[in-house]
Amino acid sequence: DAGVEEKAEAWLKDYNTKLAVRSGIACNLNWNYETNISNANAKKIENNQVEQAEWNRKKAQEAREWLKKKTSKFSEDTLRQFKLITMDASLRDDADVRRMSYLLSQMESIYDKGKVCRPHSEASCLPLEPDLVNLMMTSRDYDELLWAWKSWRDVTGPPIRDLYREFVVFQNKAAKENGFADMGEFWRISNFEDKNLDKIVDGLFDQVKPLYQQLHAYVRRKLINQYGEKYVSPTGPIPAHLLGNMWAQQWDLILDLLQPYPNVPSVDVTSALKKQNYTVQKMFKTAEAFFCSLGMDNMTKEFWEKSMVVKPTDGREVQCHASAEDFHNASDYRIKMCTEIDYDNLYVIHHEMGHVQYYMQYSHQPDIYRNGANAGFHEAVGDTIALSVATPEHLHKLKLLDDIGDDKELREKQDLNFLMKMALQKLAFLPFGLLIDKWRWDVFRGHTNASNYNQKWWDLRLRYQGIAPPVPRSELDFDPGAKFHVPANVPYIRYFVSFLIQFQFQRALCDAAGHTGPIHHCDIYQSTAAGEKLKKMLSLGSSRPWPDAMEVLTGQREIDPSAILEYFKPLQDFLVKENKNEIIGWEENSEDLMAGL
Ligand SMILES: O=C(CCC(O)(O)[C@H](Cc1ccccc1)NC(=O)c1ccccc1)N[C@@H](Cc1c[nH]c2ccccc12)C(=O)O
Ligand SMILES: [Zn+2]
Repeated sequence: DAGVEEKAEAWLKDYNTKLAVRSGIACNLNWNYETNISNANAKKIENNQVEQAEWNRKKAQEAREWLKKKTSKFSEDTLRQFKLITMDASLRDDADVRRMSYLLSQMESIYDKGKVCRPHSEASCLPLEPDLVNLMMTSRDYDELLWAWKSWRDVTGPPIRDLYREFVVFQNKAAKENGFADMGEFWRISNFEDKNLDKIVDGLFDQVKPLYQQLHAYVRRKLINQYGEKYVSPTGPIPAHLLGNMWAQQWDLILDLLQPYPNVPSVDVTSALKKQNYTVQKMFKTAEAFFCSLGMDNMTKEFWEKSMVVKPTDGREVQCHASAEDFHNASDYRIKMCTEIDYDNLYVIHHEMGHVQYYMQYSHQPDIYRNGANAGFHEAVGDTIALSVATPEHLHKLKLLDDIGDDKELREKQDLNFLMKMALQKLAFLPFGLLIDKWRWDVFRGHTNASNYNQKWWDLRLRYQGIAPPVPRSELDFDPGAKFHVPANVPYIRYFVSFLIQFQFQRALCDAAGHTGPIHHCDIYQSTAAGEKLKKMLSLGSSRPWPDAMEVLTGQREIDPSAILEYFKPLQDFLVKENKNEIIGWEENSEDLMAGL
């Protein structure tokens, strides 16, 4: 009948207006909980979720009815909006909504409040941030590292384990009530519009695995030099607690043990930040200045007024794990993080501000489209900019690194030290970024269950990362619970995708900026041409399938690991030479990997 398209468009206009208001309400309630963890604030979220679930289900049903009409009359855009609205996995029964909400807030609260007390002195109980993070980064004492590693898992694992088991039941019930096979399938469809993402990521990892194994062999040798073969086997996996990070997800924080040329002056940025009396505010302003140099937006007045950028000292319990929030009103954007003055935090600030830049670029879109082209895109924005910031050239511009001089041999050595640092953050992360959701997808499928949560976790940690627990583990432990994204129920494959596509993005932006030469030396600072290209892609939000957005920025339509491999090519040659007498890889069949090393 005449006007069906107009009626559909009117329905969508009303839907998006209401969705923006509702998203803002939910974001405010989440913000209040994350910045003041209490049962009362959790209850407010729970009550809102009951009402929101009913509205989501009603709207998804109406969208399905619109799609049943003569869809030939509808524009591509109208069809896409209806399709996205039907991608909902809300629980039907209020009691289920309440129980699942309660389980999630309990798990988050255990993690966010987690503290580790030194034996016999309850006075000195250490939270994860900043205390345990700093200990894992700075201690070179095998047993002290082991104490922190095991204690954090004791504090978070067993208490979260049974909550998580029940939580998964509700997650799958929500997915199945809405026609999805399980929650893992729903995650792959809603975050990437591709339920076969699991096969795609396996193929991508296979392309970077040889380079990862070279890095692993090199690092293992360096750790043998530091701790001895008594603790680190030259043919086996690396003990999980020696890599400078609580989850061994990034290894750049022990660069001093690992860099190829330790005697070459490569001033460490953290001490430069401290020597120059950088404040948290100045770190944020430095990041903002980079985005503005590309022609991107300043942070808003409300951003500076309402963000939480330092851990409160008034006794409030907060979620320190960094996040960036969009209040869906085109002016209120906030970052929440417990900032410390060091290089890794400067990097995280760029990561979080990248989220805010995306929020601002797509704020004109209808609310249903205010998301990343896929979830990996959202994680890649800030990291891509940080690839320029991290270059010695840019750090020198910021006066955080001394001039790198003209001595050709010296430059070559400093270049390898720089590439090693980047590899220890980016390459080391890839298997970790892959395995968390491989574990969770199997949990949602029922292939992994409460009887083997930890066994399957350490199988994956051994198989993909070549990491093993330093002490025996059992099914009374729940080591996945020690990583924020599991108790917080935040999908993780987005970071694996991000760590590949950010190099694709950087290659395209460097080309737009007219950079010639190796892309690991590219700094797009002040290139408005690069900025224009990036903004053009970001402003799409999720209004187009992600291959279209990828094409707008890079000219390609798929995830292409050749960019990261090209970036690290000089290091790969170095590693192959360095490793000529090493066993590449690690024993897969260590009799019982749960037995610890
Ligand atoms: O978790 C984060 C950063 C936090 C976040 O910005 O990704 C945050 C996570 C979060 C999601 C939901 C609720 C609370 C926190 N995500 C966002 O703020 C966000 C913003 C817009 C859209 C989607 C998510 N990074 C990951 C992976 C990672 C990124 N860069 C790294 C560098 C080195 C090592 C790890 C990482 C990690 O720490 O394991
Ligand atoms: Zn992020």
